[in-house]
Amino acid sequence: MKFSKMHGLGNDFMVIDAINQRVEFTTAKVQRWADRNFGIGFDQLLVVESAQQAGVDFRYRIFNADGSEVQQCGNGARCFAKFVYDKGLTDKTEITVETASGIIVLYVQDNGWIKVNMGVPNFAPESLPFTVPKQQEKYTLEAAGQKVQVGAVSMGNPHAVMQVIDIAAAPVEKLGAALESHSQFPERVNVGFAQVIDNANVKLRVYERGAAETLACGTGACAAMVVLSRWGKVGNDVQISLPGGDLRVQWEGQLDSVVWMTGPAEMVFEGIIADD
Ligand SMILES: N[C@@H](CCC[C@H](N)C(=O)O)C(=O)O
Repeated sequence: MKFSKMHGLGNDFMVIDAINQRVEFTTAKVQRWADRNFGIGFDQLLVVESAQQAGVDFRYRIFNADGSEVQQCGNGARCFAKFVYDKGLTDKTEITVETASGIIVLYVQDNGWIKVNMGVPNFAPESLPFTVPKQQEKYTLEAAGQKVQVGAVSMGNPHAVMQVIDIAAAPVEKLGAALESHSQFPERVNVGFAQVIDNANVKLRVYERGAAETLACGTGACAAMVVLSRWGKVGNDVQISLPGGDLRVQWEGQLDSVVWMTGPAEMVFEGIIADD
C-alpha cells in the first residue's frame, strides 16, 4: 500500500489515498505505523476517501497515533488539501471535505499555503463538561496536584486552554497528561498552554489527545484564539507561534462567526508499506 509522509509545522502525518487503492487497517496497525522506532512515525494518520454526500469533493478520516479516530485536525486539513491538489485528485483550489465533525472548506492559495474555514466554535458540545457559555468565563479544575483555570471549546474536537506566563517553563507533559484524561472530559481533551505576547501574537504549546505534545496543533491554535478572545486578551487577527512554526488565525469574536486558519503544508516523502 502506497502512502505519503507530510507535515504541517512539524505536526506529522501518514496520508493514504483510499480512493485509488484498497485500504484496510486495525487499531493495532495504526499504532505500529505511528511508532517512531518500529514504524513510519507520525502524530496522525489521514485517510482520503470519496465523498459520501452529493456536492462534496472528498471525505477524510483522522486517527491519532494511539489509534483513536477523531473528528477534526487543523494541520491535517491543510495537508489533506495539498495532497489531493498535488496528486491531481482535484484541480479545484476551493475544496470541500466531509470530516467526522461536518463539512469544511479549504482554499489552496497561490503561495501554496492553505486557508481553512474551520467552522463555528462550539462551547457546549457533549465532549466538554460545561454547558452554559458565558463571556469571560474560566473554569477551575484540579489536576496533577494543582488548581488550574481553563477555557473549554470544541473546534469539532475538544480543547481546554489555559494561559501561562512563560511558555518555555509550562508543565506541558505533566499537566497536559493529567488534564487529557480528567474526569470532567468524557471523551478526553486536547490541552493548550498559551502565552499572550500582545493582542496579535500568542505563543502556544499543545498536549494532544492520543498523541502527547506535538510541534503544532491547528485546532489547538483555533481554540486558543477563541478562548483568549473571549477573555479579552487578543484581537481578531492573531499569529499563533507553535514550536514548529507560525499559523495565522482569524475570528471576529461573535459566537456564530467562523474561525479561519492559514498556514503551510509540506510533503516529506512517499513510500510503500511492507506489511499491508
Ligand atoms: N494535530 C491536530 C489535531 C489532531 C486530533 C487531536 N489530537 C484530537 O484527538 O482531537 C490539529 O492540527 O488540529
